[in-house]
Amino acid sequence: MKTNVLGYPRIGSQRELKKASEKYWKGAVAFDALYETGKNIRKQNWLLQRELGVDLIPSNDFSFYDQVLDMSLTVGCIPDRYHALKNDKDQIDLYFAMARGIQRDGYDITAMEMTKWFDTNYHYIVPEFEKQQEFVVFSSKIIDEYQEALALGIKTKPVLIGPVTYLLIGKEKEEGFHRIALLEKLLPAYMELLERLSARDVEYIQFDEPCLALDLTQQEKEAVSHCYGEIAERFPHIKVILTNYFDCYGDNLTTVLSLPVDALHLDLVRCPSQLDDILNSDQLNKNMTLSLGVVDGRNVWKNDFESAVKTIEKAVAVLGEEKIWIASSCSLLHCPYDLELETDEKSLPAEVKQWLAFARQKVEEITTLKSIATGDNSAATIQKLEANRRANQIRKASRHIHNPEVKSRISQLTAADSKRISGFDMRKARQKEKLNLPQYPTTTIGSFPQTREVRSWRSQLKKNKISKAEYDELIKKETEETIRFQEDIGLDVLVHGEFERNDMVEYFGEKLEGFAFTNFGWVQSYGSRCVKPPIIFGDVLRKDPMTLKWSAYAQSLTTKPVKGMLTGPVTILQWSFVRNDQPGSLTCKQIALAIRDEVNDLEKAGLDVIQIDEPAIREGLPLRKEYWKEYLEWAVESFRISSSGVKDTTQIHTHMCYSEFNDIIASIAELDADVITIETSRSEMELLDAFVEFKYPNEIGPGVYDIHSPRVPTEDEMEKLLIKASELIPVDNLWVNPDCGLKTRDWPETRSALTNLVNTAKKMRARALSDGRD
Ligand SMILES: Nc1nc2c(c(=O)[nH]1)N[C@@H](CNc1ccc(C(=O)N[C@@H](CCC(=O)N[C@@H](CCC(=O)N[C@@H](CCC(=O)O)C(=O)O)C(=O)O)C(=O)O)cc1)CN2
Ligand code: MET
Ligand SMILES: [Zn+2]
Repeated sequence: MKTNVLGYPRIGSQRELKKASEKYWKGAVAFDALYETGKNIRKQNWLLQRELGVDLIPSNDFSFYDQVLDMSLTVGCIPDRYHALKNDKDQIDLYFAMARGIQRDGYDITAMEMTKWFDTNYHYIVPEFEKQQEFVVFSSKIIDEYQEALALGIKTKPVLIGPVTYLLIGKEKEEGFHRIALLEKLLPAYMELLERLSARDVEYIQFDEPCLALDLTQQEKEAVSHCYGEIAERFPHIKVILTNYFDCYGDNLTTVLSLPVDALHLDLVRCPSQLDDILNSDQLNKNMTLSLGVVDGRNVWKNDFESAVKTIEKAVAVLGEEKIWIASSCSLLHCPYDLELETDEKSLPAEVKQWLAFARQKVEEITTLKSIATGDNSAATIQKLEANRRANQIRKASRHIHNPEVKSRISQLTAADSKRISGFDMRKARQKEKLNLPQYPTTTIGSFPQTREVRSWRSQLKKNKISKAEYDELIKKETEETIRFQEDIGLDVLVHGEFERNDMVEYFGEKLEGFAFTNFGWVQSYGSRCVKPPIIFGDVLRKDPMTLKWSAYAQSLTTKPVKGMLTGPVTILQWSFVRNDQPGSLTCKQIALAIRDEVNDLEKAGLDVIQIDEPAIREGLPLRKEYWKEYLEWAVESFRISSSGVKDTTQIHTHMCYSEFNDIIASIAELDADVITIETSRSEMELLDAFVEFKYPNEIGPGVYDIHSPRVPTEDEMEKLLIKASELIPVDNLWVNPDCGLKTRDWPETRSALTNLVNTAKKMRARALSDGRD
């Protein structure tokens, strides 16, 4: 029996990689310094896993930005616009130009697109394919890192994204072909890599094919069979581990069970039922090893040893100990580093802490499970089993998890609670009268620059270097300046700027009962950007208003409407670590009630416009279609519970970004928000198509400026986008706004970009007048 880790976090336990990367991008340090930081993180990760007793330790799970981008460099899939950078000696400026765009040394090249990795809050860089795409081994990262570990005396298991998943998660950049047709050209590059690894005596290679958690076409299934058939034939000595995670193999099971691979990995957290299906299948090849992903890589709860051991024993009974591995359900990338760093009782009470396991603890769980399952009767192992049983029992019986007040409110919910008083047409008329906005009204999505300064105030407050009163004064001043700035440039609906928030989800978690947080529980979201997802351990209750003070303050400064700013229930759920002892749908409704109370309080305080952000609604969509309907029903209902307690005259906005809307447009319409703002500029309004086709009835603000780039968009660029939008959407329904919040931007570019944005709206108004189509 072996222990198997699919991947380890790589940002560094103190976010060393984030800090080093950002210094390198600013030009403050040379690549050597960044390189050393990366090398140290790899070394620490490998040594730790060896020390804890992991048999299959991953390599190439490290990345300076993103593992999908690494794969693009590995197989030389580099869009033409970056070719001038190909001679760069470390390939690092090329790499970061693809990830982030480049605007210096005479270059002005946009970044590649970024999107969500399956149903996670991790974003990857989308591979771009041309019809005549060629692939050659361009980066030797996989080999280098394998060698680097060997030098430390560790023979690792290199991890690669499998060829079929790599193609399927990319995008065709021209018409007239399907990317899966590129497999024949891609395979030789993989073969070349395997050749080089085989020359270095590699024993195991892990191919990640999470596309196997999706509904695949016959052609795609055949591609999988073909690919692993070829690999087995060319490299009979290499032991191939095929991994899938985040859901069942489902009807791809017949395909994978007939593959000539050595080991098959199962995510038994997301899909426990597949083990029986496999063990009972006539197709099961008894030479195939099963890697049982019983330790949850997507959540922070302690494993339940008793139940995991039962699962393991069942598999051992069929295949024997030799053919069973104990594993994490997926890469531990989605978990924080180390629970032992958390020593602050106020954030994470000891009672809750004893229920948790982060990446390091999960690795210990994997090795302990092996000890238990292989009959180790040592005192240490028995004690670990006992401690685990006790912690889980205490959790089940804890009084802090259940709140009768919350449960009773949930039970009293009726259909009327998720319905606005009047239909959209009536509301629109009343809101028009009340708000009196011009055509092409302008607004922003909420946050303004979270500068180093603003963040340092929060950090000083935490360290008691400034008082709460001093902190509040500083935030007040920043808010006031931001209101004045918005007035000066002539925006129509203002925002308070979100300066008081560390993060749009963590902030709400800190204010709600039933949540705990961490101080070092960082998880990578994209590139150097990280989040600290809060932990929902019990029934959710809003004791006091959460945002009222800052919104009301901002509104008191101006006669223009200020938009109250809240994160929606689905997004709070999706971007937190959620309890696993009740369905997500129920937790979501509890959060919805808390947000509803906040919405109602904002209305009472005189805010006529309130935004409830739901950027994660699309990300939460189950990977398999059969579960979509159920999810969409409770997600829509939760949003509506939070938004329906207000008068007709109160305008409810929502916002979504990084989302494809085609599959869920009907549900988006059912949210019945008066206004939705979406990210559309990078795809040049392509995302609007779903709304146009559906004849989306309510108001809509398609983003006209890409906030993920420091580039300032010109008025001409934005005007072109708006003209396009005005040809697709009734002009009376159109808003003008950026793609998303401005928190990652700096002030100088924000000022110029928003000034250009307002000027563009003015031009559009003038144009409408002169066209006479008011
Ligand atoms: N949860 C979540 N998911 C999301 C988004 C989002 O906003 N939130 N946006 C989309 C894109 N993802 C993003 C994720 C993170 C960030 C981001 O900016 N993260 C910040 C951290 C935000 C934060 O928690 N800030 C804290 C802690 C800041 C910090 O680093 N403090 C320093 C000290 C600072 C100083 O003294 O100068 C430290 O702890 O070392 C605060 O402001 O209080 C970062 O990585 O830099 C942006 C986008 C999708 N998913
Ligand atoms: N109101 C939030 C902001 O402006 C919405 C962000 S969506 C990721 O930052
Ligand atoms: Zn957004």
